[in-house]
Amino acid sequence: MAPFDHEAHKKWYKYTTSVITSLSWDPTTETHTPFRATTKHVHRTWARTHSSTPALYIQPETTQELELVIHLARHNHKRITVVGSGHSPSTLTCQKDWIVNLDNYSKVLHVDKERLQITVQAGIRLYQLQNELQKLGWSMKNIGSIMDQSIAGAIATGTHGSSLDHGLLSESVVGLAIMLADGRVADANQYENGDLFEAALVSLGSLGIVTEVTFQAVPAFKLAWTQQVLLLDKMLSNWEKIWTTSEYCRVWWFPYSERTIYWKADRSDALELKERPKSWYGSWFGYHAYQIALYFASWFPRLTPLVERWVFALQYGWEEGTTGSAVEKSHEALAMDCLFSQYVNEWAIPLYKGPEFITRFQAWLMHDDATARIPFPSKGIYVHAPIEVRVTNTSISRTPRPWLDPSDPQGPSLYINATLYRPYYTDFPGMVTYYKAFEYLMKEMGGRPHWAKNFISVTKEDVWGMYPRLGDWVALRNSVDPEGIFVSDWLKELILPDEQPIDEKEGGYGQWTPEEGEMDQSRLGESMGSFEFVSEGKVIRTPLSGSVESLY
Ligand SMILES: Cc1cc2nc3c(=O)[nH]c(=O)nc-3n(C[C@H](O)[C@H](O)[C@H](O)COP(=O)(O)OP(=O)(O)OC[C@H]3O[C@@H](n4cnc5c(N)ncnc54)[C@H](O)[C@@H]3O)c2cc1C
Ligand SMILES: O=C1O[C@H](CO)C(O)=C1O
Repeated sequence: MAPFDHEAHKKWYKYTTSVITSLSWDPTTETHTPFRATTKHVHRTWARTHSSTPALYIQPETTQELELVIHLARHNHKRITVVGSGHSPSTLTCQKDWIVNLDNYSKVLHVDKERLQITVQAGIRLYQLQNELQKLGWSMKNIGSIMDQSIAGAIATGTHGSSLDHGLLSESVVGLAIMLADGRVADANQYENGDLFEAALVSLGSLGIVTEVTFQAVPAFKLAWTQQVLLLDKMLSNWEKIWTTSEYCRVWWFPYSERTIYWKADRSDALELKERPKSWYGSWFGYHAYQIALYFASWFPRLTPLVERWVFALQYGWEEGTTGSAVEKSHEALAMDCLFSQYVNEWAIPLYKGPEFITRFQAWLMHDDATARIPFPSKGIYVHAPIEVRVTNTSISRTPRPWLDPSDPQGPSLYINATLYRPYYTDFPGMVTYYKAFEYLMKEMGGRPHWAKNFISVTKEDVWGMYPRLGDWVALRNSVDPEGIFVSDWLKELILPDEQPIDEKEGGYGQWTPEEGEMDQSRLGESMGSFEFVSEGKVIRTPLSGSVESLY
């Protein structure tokens, strides 16, 4: 084996990360495969709702590097969680072993101009993907509220937008490449490894590392949108019309103002672009004024309805009618300002159940427990922020349906998202009761929670009752990852059967004793007891199990 050349390796380091020494030697190319890891990373969700300090944070840049990560994890008994942009506000991406991030694995690999399809490395963020599509005169047909997510992360949790003409974002995914726990890359699409494809469309990060995504684009289009102040009662009495008038539509429900904002958009390529009106809380002053007001309200919750009505009037005006319009490129029109750190608890129910849900939950928020019929007293509970009301329709999907798709397979779905801001990262009082009441009613209506979000009273038993194909999904997951490399605590707590034999051992997921011939010596080198890598000028030794130690 060639001696380790520190100087040469330093050249590989980006973000002062590192390269593994002996285990990375690749005799076919006679080079070391870089292992870009650091021991100092603190992983935080975008909203700073959860954090974890992984033993290693790894940012591979090539497929070989990814393969090395998986081999090393397997031989070191480490679990892997891949994180995209960390926009899931739950503990879904938290991991004490190894966190892998694909921000530097985000290239465009192939463009099929005839089919309008693009194949990209899976770490690409949606805004980067959109930039690439724009160069080709293409676009994504649907997005959610933001474009910061990685494509793989958005797919993995069932991210959706708001349109009855479209399903989840993953509806546009034509094919995936997934690196499985043995380092093998499997192609999965409608025709090849179909089961893996349907399972991986909502993978929750636990089937393997999605490395490539082939995405169906559409020709770029403009959207003309309007938004109007609509009384809550009127919104409910026009329920069907609200969701069927325009291709894209969404409602923000402001309980204390007893008003909603009804936003709708249609394609309008013939129109000139027209800028959106200024938003009050989009200004520096409005942003901070709202946040400070919410901060005070977190100390004196009774002030919340007042704050909410004040902000509503400044942001939208109080009178019914149109309060803004614009003509924008599709992705600019659909994206919105999500303001502050927040908890979000979002569920899907059949669309026709929406009016009953909204009527009863509005009553609960107004402290009318008799109408609400929710067994959690609402006394003293004041919440804020819009409750987002959106739609999707996966029942007419032209592409395979993800096995863990939370929306209704029988007809159109309504997504209701109870957002609770955290002014200056402070938790708002009453959240637990608010969310318990919300989830009680959601369960009564046959709802299923959005996988990425902050649901709090859902048990494993509930989840198994919600998904008829969960057994198939778990069986497939276990068959492609029998050692549980991609099993996170989140998955164990919420999904995996208690009796599943995942060996818990300090410092590793199982006790491993190398057997004769088990290790590929030519690939993994001679260092069986530990491996070393350089980080920020220090040589670090990571034992096969146990914590990372600094040598010098
Ligand atoms: C401000 C804001 C707005 C949002 N708006 C919407 C919205 O409009 N609609 C909606 O439905 N949701 C919305 N979300 C939720 C968001 O779309 C999801 O949480 C999404 O999963 C985040 O993508 P990410 O890249 O940050 O993934 P992460 O949160 O980092 O990860 C999510 C999951 O993907 C897995 N994963 C990531 N990359 C890979 C990979 N390469 N291979 C395998 N698994 C992988 C992770 O392990 C994890 O299980 C919003 C969230 C925020 C904070
Ligand atoms: O999770 C989400 O956050 C925003 C609301 O602020 C949104 O639309 C989600 O979905």
